[in-house]
Amino acid sequence: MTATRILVLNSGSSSVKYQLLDMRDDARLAVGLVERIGEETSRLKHTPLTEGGRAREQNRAIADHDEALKAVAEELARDGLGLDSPELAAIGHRVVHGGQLFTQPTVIDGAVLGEVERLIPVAPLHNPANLTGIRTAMSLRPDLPQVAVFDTAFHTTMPESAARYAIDVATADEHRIRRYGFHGTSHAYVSRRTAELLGRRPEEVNVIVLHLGNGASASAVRGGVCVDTSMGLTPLEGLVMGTRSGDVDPAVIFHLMRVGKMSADEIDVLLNKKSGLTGLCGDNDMREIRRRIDEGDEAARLAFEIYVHRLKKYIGAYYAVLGRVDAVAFTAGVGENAAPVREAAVAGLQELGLAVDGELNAVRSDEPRIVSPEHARVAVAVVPTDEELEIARQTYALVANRAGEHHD
Ligand SMILES: Nc1ncnc2c1ncn2[C@@H]1O[C@H](COP(=O)(O)OP(=O)(O)O)[C@@H](O)[C@H]1O
Ligand SMILES: CC(=O)OP(=O)(O)O
Ligand SMILES: [Mg+2]
Repeated sequence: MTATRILVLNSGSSSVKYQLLDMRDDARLAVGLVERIGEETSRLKHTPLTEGGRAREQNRAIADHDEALKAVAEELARDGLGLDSPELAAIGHRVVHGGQLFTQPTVIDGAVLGEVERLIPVAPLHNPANLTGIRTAMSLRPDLPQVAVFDTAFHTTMPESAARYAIDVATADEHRIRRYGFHGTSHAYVSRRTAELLGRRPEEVNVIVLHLGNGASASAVRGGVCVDTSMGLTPLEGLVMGTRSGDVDPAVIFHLMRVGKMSADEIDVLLNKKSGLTGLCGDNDMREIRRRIDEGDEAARLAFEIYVHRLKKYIGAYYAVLGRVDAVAFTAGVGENAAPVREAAVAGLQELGLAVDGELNAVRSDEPRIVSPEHARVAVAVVPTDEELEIARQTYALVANRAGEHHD
């Protein structure tokens, strides 16, 4: 029997999302989520998609990512989809920070683990969780290839003019300070999918991708190649996010240290966890913010306006970087679902050929779709992202290739 299944693990700071896929037809066999890891109120939701399968939930304290992954393995086993299955070809892991070294999906060995560990200071919310996921998966199936698919990989094509900060070169090089960019798997998938939606080849199309989830980032993609992106050394720069500030004057940090007497760690927590939409109005969920705006809540309205203003600035910036734009693609939780965000982000940009059609924009759907008026110069598109499918494809391509080489 040839092994054709891939388990994908996307370990976030306090959650694990996972999918088991059969790569013969990209069919999902099971999907699930463990959230609020480390809290008393953790929740595991597991949904087998095989015939007769029923969704199951566990509500109990799950202390860490190791315990979470073991619980996931048990749930999969209950459906006859356990990690011991000979049909499992590999496990694909989302790894958020891969530095400059990793431009491709990579089979994980000791050296790869060492490098991902070395990068923890520049991805403190993400890389430790990714590492625990990998180590636990390795302990459960030591014989199986474990593949890392890096958020940073798609952005390694950026020119130096976009990737370098204008700070002293020797200092920057010593500390490897540069723009790395994140959410690359999503930016790659969505830019390609947008070209398909336009009925054109990725090489012919320039796209601005707006990935608006809890973390949020924009990218400028020219002919399938990333030329700029809004996240930087860490996933803190750029757009306003759920709990992250995005761009601030760097002097805010010295000011808080000197005048506010805050420590570096306190400021780190402030900008990463207590800022963004949460910092502005107390809620990080765009649904809740829209509800509060409808009730006349002033703080929620201002938070929304700050969020959209930043977004619009990046659309303008990347329009200028690309020179010609064929599509602006909205994706991830907010981008796919929040019609008011899409409408407000392109409001007043008719001169740039950008507008949404009110009726098309209001439609709810899981399908990729164009929401700009017919004959608009630039297509405004909603393109649901699928990081898990993309990770599974890259993982499977790599192990299938290796298997081929070993047999020759
Ligand atoms: N129906 C909706 N309307 C508006 N916003 C939504 C809706 N559904 C989800 N969101 C937003 O999407 C966010 C989650 O996005 P997602 O891409 O799943 O994030 P992540 O993968 O970073 O956890 C939520 O915090 C919420 O703000
Ligand atoms: C890199 C990043 O911000 O990821 P997420 O949106 O999953 O937090
Ligand atoms: Mg996400």
